[in-house]
Amino acid sequence: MIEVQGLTKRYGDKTAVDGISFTAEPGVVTGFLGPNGAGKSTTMRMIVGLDRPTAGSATVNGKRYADHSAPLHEVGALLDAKAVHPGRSALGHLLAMGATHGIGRTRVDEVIAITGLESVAKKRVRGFSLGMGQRLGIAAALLGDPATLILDEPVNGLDPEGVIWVRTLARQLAAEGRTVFLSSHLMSEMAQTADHIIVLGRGRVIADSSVGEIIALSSGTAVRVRTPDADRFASLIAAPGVTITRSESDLLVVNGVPAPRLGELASSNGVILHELTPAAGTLEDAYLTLTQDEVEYHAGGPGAATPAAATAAMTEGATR
Ligand SMILES: Nc1ncnc2c1ncn2[C@@H]1O[C@H](COP(=O)(O)OP(=O)(O)OP(=O)(O)O)[C@@H](O)[C@H]1O
Repeated sequence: MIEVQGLTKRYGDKTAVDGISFTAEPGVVTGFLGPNGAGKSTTMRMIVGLDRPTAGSATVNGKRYADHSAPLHEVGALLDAKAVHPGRSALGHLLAMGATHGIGRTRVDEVIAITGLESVAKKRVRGFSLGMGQRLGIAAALLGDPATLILDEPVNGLDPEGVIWVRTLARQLAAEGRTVFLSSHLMSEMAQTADHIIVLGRGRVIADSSVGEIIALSSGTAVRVRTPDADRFASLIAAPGVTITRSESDLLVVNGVPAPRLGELASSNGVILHELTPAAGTLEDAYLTLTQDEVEYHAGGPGAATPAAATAAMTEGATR
């Protein structure tokens, strides 16, 4: 279990993490999402004692990381896959790490097998691809058979097979009762891997809910209406607080009027409907909606994170 209370990190004038509190529970995959610069890595670094909090606390299994006498058995972390001496082999790196905790060759061979590194175990890390480096980082995190795993962007650099492998491993580790806390930029990946999601924006927690709740809260109000009478229906329902996006001549995406009310309005005005669907948003839509004001580095132009872009994405997703 990871417990974070009022955690804050300032670098000079810059507040990277701003008084956040959350819990990552055992038996659950907790996803940690946020735009670039939101403070995810800084938070993870503070949890494992690599950065000192300006205020607040972070504990793993009830104690600060530094207070654990055998931390590798409590928490395994992959924070920077490149933080390995390039002249060492994967085997040498894992043996050296294991030696700090009395972990021997048998366990090292096990984690090499779990992560599929057998064929390159004796090669120098210098020649590793990003994906092989990620696998080695995960092997190191698993070495002490810890109850808690912290993985920063674990699928970064992995091919599709590797992505599925990380997803399956994360789910399996949680099913064994471990706490699995992982960050990712890939919303679709999180939707398939995580049970619970914490969204960070500019150093603050902006959502802390199950995947389903996040989608429902952020994007559950849009309704797709397909009608040959789109012009007339749009003018009938236009009102303050109602937004109507029209992406095809006969398709309206309506926010601000529930689907039953739209059906009643169509019926009482003799408008023929070919479709009336409350649009189930995707996690991607929800994330864009949640973080639209929290992005530190905005991409300009079409597709920037705006509510319109989120609605457009939903419309597009639903028509495909
Ligand atoms: N050592 C540092 N000195 C000064 N500012 C820092 C330092 N480390 C991080 N920051 C700043 O703190 C903020 C949070 O950074 P952090 O790396 O934690 O974000 P992140 O959510 O992990 O982003 P990314 O997904 O891009 O890695 C950023 O604005 C970053 O520039």
